[in-house]
Formats: sequence, C-alpha cells, structure tokens
Amino acid sequence: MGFLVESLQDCNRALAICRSYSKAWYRRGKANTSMGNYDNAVCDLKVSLCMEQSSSGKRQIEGELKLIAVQHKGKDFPPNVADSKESVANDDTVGLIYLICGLSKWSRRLKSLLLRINAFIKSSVTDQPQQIQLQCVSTETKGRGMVSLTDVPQATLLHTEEPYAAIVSKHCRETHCHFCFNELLADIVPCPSCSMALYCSQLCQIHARGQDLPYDTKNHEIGAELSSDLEKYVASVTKETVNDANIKQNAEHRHECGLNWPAALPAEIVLAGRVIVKSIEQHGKFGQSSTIVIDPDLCHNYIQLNSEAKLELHISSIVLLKCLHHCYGSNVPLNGDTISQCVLLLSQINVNSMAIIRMRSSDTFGRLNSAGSLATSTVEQVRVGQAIYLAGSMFNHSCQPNIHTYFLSRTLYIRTIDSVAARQPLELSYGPQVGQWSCSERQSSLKEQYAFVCSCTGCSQLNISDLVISSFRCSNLNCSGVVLDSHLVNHEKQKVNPFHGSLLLQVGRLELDEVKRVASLLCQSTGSEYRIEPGYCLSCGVYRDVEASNAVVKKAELGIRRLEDSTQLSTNILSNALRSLDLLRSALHPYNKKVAEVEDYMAQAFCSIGELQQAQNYCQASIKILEKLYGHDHIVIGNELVKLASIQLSLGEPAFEESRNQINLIFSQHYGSHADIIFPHLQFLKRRL
Ligand SMILES: C[S@@+](CC[C@H](N)C(=O)[O-])C[C@H]1O[C@@H](n2cnc3c(N)ncnc32)[C@H](O)[C@@H]1O
Repeated sequence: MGFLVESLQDCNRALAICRSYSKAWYRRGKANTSMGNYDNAVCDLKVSLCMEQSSSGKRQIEGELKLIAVQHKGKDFPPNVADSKESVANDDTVGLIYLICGLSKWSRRLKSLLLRINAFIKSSVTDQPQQIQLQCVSTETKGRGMVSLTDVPQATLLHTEEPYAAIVSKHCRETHCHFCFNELLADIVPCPSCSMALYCSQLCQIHARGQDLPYDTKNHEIGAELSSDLEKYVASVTKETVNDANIKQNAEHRHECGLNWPAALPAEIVLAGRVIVKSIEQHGKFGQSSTIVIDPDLCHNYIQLNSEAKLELHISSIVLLKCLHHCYGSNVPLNGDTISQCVLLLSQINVNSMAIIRMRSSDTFGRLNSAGSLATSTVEQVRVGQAIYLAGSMFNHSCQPNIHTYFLSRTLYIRTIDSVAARQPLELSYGPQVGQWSCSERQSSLKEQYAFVCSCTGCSQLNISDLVISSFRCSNLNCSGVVLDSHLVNHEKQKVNPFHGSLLLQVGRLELDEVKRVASLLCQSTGSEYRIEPGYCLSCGVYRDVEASNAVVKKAELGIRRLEDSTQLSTNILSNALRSLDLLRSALHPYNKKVAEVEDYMAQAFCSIGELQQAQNYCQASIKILEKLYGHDHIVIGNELVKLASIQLSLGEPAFEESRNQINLIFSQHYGSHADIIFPHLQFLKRRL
C-alpha cells in the first residue's frame, strides 16, 4: 500500500515488545529498502538472518540481501559511513570554493590552501558533541553568558540538551506528536486514558504519561550471536524502548491527563505547570521558601511589563495553581507566596523558553515544461513546541550570532557557525538577525518580546547590511553610494556615538575614519567630503529627495501587491509587476531588501508559468542581494539556493552542480549530517546529480 513510514513504525513497535523477532527485522529491512535506506536495510536483514531459525526463511533473507547488493552496488557491510561522507565533503567544498573565487584555473598555492580549508571543514563537521568545556560567565552588558574555555572551530557541535519541560504548540496539537514534536502520520497513538494527547508512537505516549512498559523486559534478550557492529545497530534501533528509568522520569502529561484545562490554557501557562510539577517531584511541596523552581536568578520580564500585562500574569497564575491544586492538594497551596512564585516563573518562561522549530519544505508547482516536472522548493519554519532548556537559556542573543540552534525530536543542538576564540561570547539569535531587518526593527522586536535593549555587535557597530537594507540609491547614476532617511540616519548615528540619542550602547566610540571606511566599502570612493545626513549620499554627497522616492516606492508596491494577490496570473499583472520592479530599482539602493523580495516574487511568478530561464535570473538576482545583507554562507542563502537549484535542475543547467555544492557546504556547517534528517529534500537534490 506504500505506507512505508507507518510500516517502519509498526516494525519498531514489534521490536519494542520483542527484539529477537526475526520477521519484524525482515519487514523493517524491506521497508528500508523501498525507502532507499540501503545501509539500514542491510543491517536489518543481517540481524533477521542471524535470528531466523528456518532454512527457507534464511534463503529468503539472503535473496533480499543479494538484491540490495545489485541495486546498491559497491556498498560495504558494515557500511562505511565515514568514507562516503568524506568524499562528498571533498568534492563539494572544493567545488564551492572554486565557485566563490570565480577562477577559471587555480594556482598551485591556492589549490593547496583550498584543500587545507576543505580538510579543516571535514574534520570539524561531526555530529558527536565535542569535548568542549563551556563556562557560564558574567558579562558587562548582558548579565550572564556562555563562553568556551578553548578555541572552537567552525561547525563544531558544542552542546546538546534535553528540555527541563516542553509543550506542543496550540496550533500543532492535531498535527504533531505531543512528546517528540515530530509530525503525526496515519497511525496516531492517542493517550489511552484521555485520548486528548496525541503521539506518533507508543514509545512517545509512554514517555509522556510514564506508565509501566506494556512489554516484558525479558524479551529484550536477543537470543542470537551477533557481530559487535550488528549488536550496536540493534541497540541503536531499540535503545530508547528499553530505557525504563528514562521513561519514568519525564511523564509530563500524567498530571494533565483527562483534564480540560491543559487544552484551554495558553501553552506557556501549561508549560509553567509542567515546570512546577517537575519541581514538586524533585523538591516536594511547591511554595516553600526552600523550594526552587528552576533557577531563581534566571532573567524575567516582569518589571518591564505594563500593569495590564502584570494583572494578566497574576490571573493566569491563580488559574494555574487552582488547576494544579486540584491534582496535588496541599502540595500546591494557593496563597500569596505561591502566586508570586508562579508569576515570577511565568515571566521567566517569557524570556527564557525556546521555540522548538521544525522545517517544512513545500513545493510550488508550475506548468510542466519539456524538462519534465518543475517545482521550486521553499523551506518554511514551523514552531511546533515551546521548551525550557536550563543550560540553553544561559546563551545570550546576538543579531550576528556565532552559534546556531536546531532540534531533533526534543533535543536541542548547538553548533558553531564561525570559529570562536576561547572566552569570546557564544551567542545565538533569539530571532532577529542582521540582514533580516534593519537595526531599529530588530531592537524593537527584541524589546517587545524579550524586554531588553540589544547590545550585540550588530546593533552597536556599523555594518554594511544595516546601512543598505532599507536605503535609497544615489541620484548620481554613476555612484553606488547609499542614501538614508532621517530615521535610519538617527539610528546609525547612535551606533557611532554612544552619547547621542536615548540608546545606551556599550561600545567604544568609533572614529569617523571607521565610518568612512564602512561607507567607502559600500561605494566607489569619489574623494568627495563624507557626510551622514538624511537624503545625502554617503559616498558622493549628492542630495536625493527621500520623500519623493518614498512615493515612488509606494506606487511600485501597489503593482507588486496585485501580483501577490492574484490567483490567476495574467500578462497584464506580470508586466505591471515588472514595471513596478523597475520603479523600485530606480529609487532604492541595489542592495535594499525590498528589491530582493520583489526579485524573489518575480522568480516565483515566472516559475508558476513555466518560464524557468526568467525564474532563474530573478532568483539569482535576489540571492545576490541577500548575500550582501547576510553574508555568503548564511543559512538563509542556503534556503534560497535550494530554490535556485530546483529551478536549475528542471532546466538541466550545469550550474546546478555549483549551487548544490554551496548548499551542501552551508547546510553541513549549520546542521552537520543532521541536515539530511531535517531537510529530506536535500537528499533528493543530491541523488539527482
Ligand atoms: C535567555 S536569558 C540569557 C541569560 C541571561 N543573560 C542571564 O543572565 O540569565 C536572556 C536575557 O539575557 C539578556 N540578554 C541576552 N542577550 C542580550 C543582548 N544581546 N543584549 C542585552 N541583553 C541581552 C537579556 O536580559 C535577556 O532578557
């Protein structure tokens, strides 16, 4: 019937009950074969072969193994994963560097340098957390923060952590497992008591409710002689299922089971309930002064809240405590003390909880062309859950982060995306990043959501991206300088002079030379006098009427909106949108984010009518701008390149290989080999070559 994932899950469930069930290993092998997971299929079938008693059964399994050997020739057993990964990285990285340098022939010195960089990247991209000693230190402007005691190379997996408490997002209650947050497939396992909580497997259901295992642990004996590789494999497939102690520890749904309030209250309040229950299990009664709910020094946003928001927190706390009291009686008393502890906890959750993100790739299908099917893949982030990670919440934010976080199941992974020197702050992005928004937009988003004024390098030092992201072009057509409006000028001046304006930026005063240096990086130097005033080009000083330019932009936006809103694309709408793009280009700086967005819309529009060559051009134009804003190896560029590569693939363009190499490098730097799990469509691009 083609339900391969479900078939795999059924096999896993059977093996959770009896690890020595040969037929389940055999079926697992068949499912993995059909899914193209040949390495796993070979292991499954080998295990099955060792356990199978009948000679006819053994012959059948051997037949399957031979078939795989033919279909997947040249594969060793046990599969040498390290070797295969290495060769991919080798070709990819060299190809990428070739692309970046844009050289037709490499000099010998350059080539050897590239190979050394390549070897370095290969050695550092691994999925095992490295033995890096992290330390929580006190910082001047951001409270506590995390550093490493040694230098850390780029792409190092620094830290992994299970949540202290986690909750599925409201909008994902019907679509994602309430324990591991993976997408629910056809065979959902509801909680046997309340059927309100939904799980992707019985194992997740057991984890969440903490009931005794429904199988006899005696059955975990394998009962056959296996090689050490196969034993490891069997353990890796079944390991979680036998870890009884681990299962009993979580049990975060137990106190909510059968009650209506967990579904009715906002997710962060239910999360606070889970934290309180965990704390009761660890320390006893809630509310005693000795009882500490998570870290009392953890930042919170209570002071910054307005009185209405404060009142709301108090009411939520009373409601939550009342619900918990119903379950835990005198262990959760309802008094002034417990209410204020709960209020504090809720405002700590506001600032410290992390959104658990899953990537969803969607395909925009267009008309088929002679090259076959055409689809542009786009990657969308879905916020599937919210969790408190105790060590994870010690990492501060930077709009130019040097570490990257992602999630597999509920586990938090943190990987460096730059080389980080010993004792240099390790900082992730809480959301806003340089290249995504202007500095003032980032600042107000962080202030509103996390109640702090960001003092990261991106917000306190001049950078090219912030200067160009919403700038106008110079009226002098020969000049590529930047023109800012008064809002941007004021904001950027605050970065240059910490005593100007209301922002207390904790950076040393930058010399005017420094500003000039940044400005001249943006523009061809004309030698004319530098000035940073609204409407004047930073490079040549020529004036532009910013108000008139804004009117042009508004008019252009109307034309683009018609394109966005249209369900049926007509020639009229498309040519109108193209004229609007020209208008935007005439008013805005070539690296303005708005231009990139519209180039991207045009790419999508041309894709949808099967004009792939045009789509490719617009997609490339958009990426060129985004590279200026984010840098070449940002994950956003990786995502955009996936779109470009899928167009190039449909066109049969040789340039596809270069895009694919760059994608591989960017994704492996951010996700290591986990990229293949998180972005299954990347496998598709790899296989298509
Ligand atoms: C998740 S906590 C990080 C750990 C925190 N510094 C502490 O001492 O517990 C988030 C809080 O750290 C501070 N913080 C994090 N990044 C910051 C930044 N870039 N600028 C200023 N404050 C920051 C803010 O007070 C924020 O509310």
